[in-house]
Amino acid sequence: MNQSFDALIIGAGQAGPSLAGRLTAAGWTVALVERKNFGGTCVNTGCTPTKALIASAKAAQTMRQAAHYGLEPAAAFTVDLAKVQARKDAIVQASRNGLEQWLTQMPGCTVFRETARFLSPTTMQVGDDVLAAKHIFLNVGGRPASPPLPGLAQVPYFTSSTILALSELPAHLLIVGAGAVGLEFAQLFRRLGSQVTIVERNPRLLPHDDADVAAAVAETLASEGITLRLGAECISVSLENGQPVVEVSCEEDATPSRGSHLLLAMGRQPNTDDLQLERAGLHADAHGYIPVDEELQTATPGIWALGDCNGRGAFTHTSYNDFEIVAANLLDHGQRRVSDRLPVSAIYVDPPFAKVGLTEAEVRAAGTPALVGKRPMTKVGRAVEKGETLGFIKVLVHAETDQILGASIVGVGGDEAIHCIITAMYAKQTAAFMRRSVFIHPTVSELIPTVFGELQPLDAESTKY
Ligand SMILES: Cc1cc2nc3c(=O)[nH]c(=O)nc-3n(C[C@H](O)[C@H](O)[C@H](O)COP(=O)(O)OP(=O)(O)OC[C@H]3O[C@@H](n4cnc5c(N)ncnc54)[C@H](O)[C@@H]3O)c2cc1C
Ligand SMILES: NC(=O)c1ccc[n+]([C@@H]2O[C@H](COP(=O)([O-])OP(=O)(O)OC[C@H]3O[C@@H](n4cnc5c(N)ncnc54)[C@H](O)[C@@H]3O)[C@@H](O)[C@H]2O)c1
Repeated sequence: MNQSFDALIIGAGQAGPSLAGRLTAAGWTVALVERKNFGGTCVNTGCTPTKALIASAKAAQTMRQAAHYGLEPAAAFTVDLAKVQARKDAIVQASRNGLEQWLTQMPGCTVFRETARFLSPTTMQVGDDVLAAKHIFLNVGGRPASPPLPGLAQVPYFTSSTILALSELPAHLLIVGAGAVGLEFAQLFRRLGSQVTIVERNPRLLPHDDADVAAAVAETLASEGITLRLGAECISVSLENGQPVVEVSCEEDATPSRGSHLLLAMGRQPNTDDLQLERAGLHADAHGYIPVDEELQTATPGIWALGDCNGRGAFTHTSYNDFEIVAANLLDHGQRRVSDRLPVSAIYVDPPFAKVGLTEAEVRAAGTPALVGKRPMTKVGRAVEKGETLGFIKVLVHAETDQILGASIVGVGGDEAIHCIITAMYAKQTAAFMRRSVFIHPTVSELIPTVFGELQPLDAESTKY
């Protein structure tokens, strides 16, 4: 059947549903097309399930550390992965169902549970229907990349999506890739009781972040018994007695890593390959991303790309912000742009690593005259009281303007505490402003004004402690 709408939204990830809400509230007719699960990656196979599992893993770790807090454990505990997964599934399902209910009952919104493909710049094939609209919004997200690792065709492996259905704990989980996915799954499975080995081709963790951050994260993982094999060259996989083996070097004598299960965590690829983009006059870049301008419009007028598929962000908050930009510019006469947003992110290892703005390495490389303040978590009262003193707070400030350039927090509560610095940076505030702020005692955040009061010139030695 041929049907016309004011707008087609493809994908119910982190931008599409909210955009449907805004457009329909403004009186537009909207067709929202989702082929899989409402909520996309974040709700179903990304943020929500992993953070639910990480919470179980944290509870296991706390039980393990009972004696450290003066508690005598009543008995040895066991981990029932099926129950851990069931808890996670219930959280995911509640979120997905809530979203589905909202969308299917949204006045002015017609939901199609199909795959959409372009027929022309203004029409798409959606199942048996042809849908037409002057405005098309692509929010198609991505999926785990399947890189051409030698031997992979012969070896069963998990991705960040399929491992979420595992009901028995791996005896020894081998993980290839030490990005956010690899690190978060490594620690959570270790804490649930698996042996874990991470194989990564980079010579150190988190190559886009500062060396002190990478060292702190590596120290945490190593202290929990996770084996890190960094700088692995010529990674290949094979099966030995039905069990996966990861070879880490072209050299014959390099010891391979043997395990019981294999998780590939080597990045994601955008879901743009089956959209028939060329029929809409569009071409993905070499990585599969749809190029967009600062307002997220593609090269074809009337077509926008939001979220992970445009390559301008790789997070839920960037996808949601894409929705805000498009909605503001279309409906509120706004002039919002992608470059208005600050780079912010967190990796949910425990303690977490959160950051905003520039890293120390980026500030150094730019030659910006800068000051740095750094305080180890051993000097943060709340961290000491909690018995979680790994990591540090680090802030960077322009030496001449006093503007805040960036911050990294590795440490307990860092994923929350960073937000006072994020807000100050959006308000274009200074280190002096931060120093005059009075925060609540006892918190991790309360030390942030102190760190802004301990600034030193950024020289070769200044961030050592
Ligand atoms: C394990 C893991 C953990 C993560 N943790 C975090 C985190 O803690 N914090 C964070 O900010 N980010 C996290 N992320 C990243 C985050 O999940 C993504 O950045 C975010 O979900 C991207 O949202 P999106 O709206 O761009 O697309 P998606 O959420 O991927 O949604 C796209 C939707 O489009 C649908 N679709 C695709 N093609 C078509 C088509 N042709 N027709 C119809 N429907 C289609 C898909 O089925 C999907 O539902 C994590 C990712 C992973 C994998
Ligand atoms: N907390 C969060 O916000 C969070 C959590 C999980 C995932 N994510 C997002 O999901 C996306 C995917 O995460 P990811 O960790 O899979 O990807 P990633 O790109 O962050 O990391 C992939 C890792 O695999 C390694 N790698 C890639 N190809 C390789 C090869 N051929 N041989 C050896 N090593 C190789 C890379 O060096 C890199 O360290 C990212 O955009 C990430 O931001 C975010």
